[in-house]
Amino acid sequence: MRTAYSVETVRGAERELMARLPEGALMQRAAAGLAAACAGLLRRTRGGVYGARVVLLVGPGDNGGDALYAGARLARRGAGVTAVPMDPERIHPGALAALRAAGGHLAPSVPQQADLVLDGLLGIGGRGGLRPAAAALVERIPSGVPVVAVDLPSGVDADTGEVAGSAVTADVTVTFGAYKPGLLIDPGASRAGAVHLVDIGLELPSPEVEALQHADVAGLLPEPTASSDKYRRGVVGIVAGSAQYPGAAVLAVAGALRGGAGAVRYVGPAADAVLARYPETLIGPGRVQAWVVGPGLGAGRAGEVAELLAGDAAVLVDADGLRGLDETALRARTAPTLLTPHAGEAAALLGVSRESVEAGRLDAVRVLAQRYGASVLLKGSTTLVASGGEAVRVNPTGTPWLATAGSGDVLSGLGGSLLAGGLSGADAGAVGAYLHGLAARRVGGPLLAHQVAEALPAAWRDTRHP
Ligand SMILES: NC(=O)C1=CN([C@@H]2O[C@H](COP(=O)(O)OP(=O)(O)OC[C@H]3O[C@@H](n4cnc5c(N)ncnc54)[C@H](OP(=O)(O)O)[C@@H]3O)[C@@H](O)[C@H]2O)[C@@H](O)CC1
Ligand SMILES: Nc1ncnc2c1ncn2[C@@H]1O[C@H](COP(=O)(O)OP(=O)(O)O)[C@@H](O)[C@H]1O
Ligand SMILES: [K+]
Repeated sequence: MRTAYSVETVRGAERELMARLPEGALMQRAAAGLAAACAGLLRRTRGGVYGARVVLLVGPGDNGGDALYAGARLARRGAGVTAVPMDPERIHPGALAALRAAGGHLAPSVPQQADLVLDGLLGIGGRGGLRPAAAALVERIPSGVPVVAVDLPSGVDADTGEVAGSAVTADVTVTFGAYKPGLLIDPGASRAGAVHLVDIGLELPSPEVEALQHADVAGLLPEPTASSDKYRRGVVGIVAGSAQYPGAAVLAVAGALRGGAGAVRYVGPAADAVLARYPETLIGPGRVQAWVVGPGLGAGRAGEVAELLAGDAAVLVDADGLRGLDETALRARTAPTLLTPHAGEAAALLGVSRESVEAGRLDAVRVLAQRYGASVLLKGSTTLVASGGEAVRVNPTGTPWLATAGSGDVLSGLGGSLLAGGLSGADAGAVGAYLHGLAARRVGGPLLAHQVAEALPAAWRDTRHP
């Protein structure tokens, strides 16, 4: 499991550790890790540190201090280091002295000839959009030069991944002590590049955000045992498709057949299309452990959704099923409930714009989970799963090629199948999104939704091989 912590939590752990260490020790640990990562990058890009032209963008706080101390270490190894301050009046004095003593110097503007740029403008102390002095330096970062962000790319909100205005786009982010949520959640995540964690010895409590890895997923997948039969493995029922959208039913069934349930039952007007493609499907109402309701349902079928939600089987609600959800009925449920909106559907549920959901994904998914008393999977460029007061799960797999009609239908069938196999709403959502994203990466792009379903068994097996 990869875990991420809010600024408040990191600061708390930092205070505790600082009280036990000599002054400045933590910053030295951070700078040493940062300098080592930069040296590794310079070895790869130009064969070594000696003679490299390194530019430091230096903010007024400790983030700038880290950059300056790392710059001093690189200067001692023969790099030519130039520091450009955001505000010459506010610059970490000890770190500046260290850089100067190592042979580095200050400059008023960003040199355009460089082998490496360090973004030490803002770290976890950054608030709101970059102020003009910071934005002006970011604009002057020469193109084509590798950028290493110190702790996080300046302009990215550490707690949420939100970006207000401009922000640094890094090739590598060297982060200290713990991952921050903003490094894992878009739009911040796509600004961070490859994230490298430097252990500075922080002792951390439970995380605010976490990302599953192969071993976590393998441990949650419902595998059959010698005593299994098809009913004990769980039956998943699919209520999807309409005369207008029969394909959604086929794709949801395609996902469900690969999610580990012992049987898939289909209820709805697209039975012929489903059977033609998947003769394994049971047709018509019957007992199930989990329902999937919504893909391609069309309008006017809220009654079917309400009926399933009134029952005691687990329910995954997607797409058209999400229209006009009854908050009270959902909160009264005792079996797992998983809602799987994309940003547009989440916006409709929250009564806000799609853009605001996309800009503030973490907040949106938390509010929805709380409001409906359900697990909520918010789809998109970083899929998030929230459930009660638990850590929000951020999905680390996937590809933008998934932005294609029908891929969400496959995910809903898969998630329902995992619910039928006994997973909780949060686990079914997180494991479903993980496998779905892994399968899509296997297919590559451009991909078709049904190919994602077909690649699911291979993705399932991949999780066993780290
Ligand atoms: N935590 C740890 O364990 C460790 C932390 N370490 C390091 O310390 C970093 C945190 O340092 P920090 O607290 O000094 O804050 P930092 O990010 O440098 O920024 C604050 C300054 O920026 C300014 N400013 C704010 N917003 C702005 C904006 N939008 N646009 C422009 N300016 C803005 C703000 O100005 P003010 O609001 O005060 O006017 C203030 O002067 C952390 O990320 C890591 O690198 C490691 O060394 C050791 C272990
Ligand atoms: N930019 C993106 N990057 C990665 N994944 C994406 C992106 N956009 C959409 N997806 C994924 O593609 C799927 C689309 O689902 P959805 O919007 O419900 O489509 P449909 O209703 O056509 O099936 C979801 O799994 C979502 O997370
Ligand atoms: K930074």
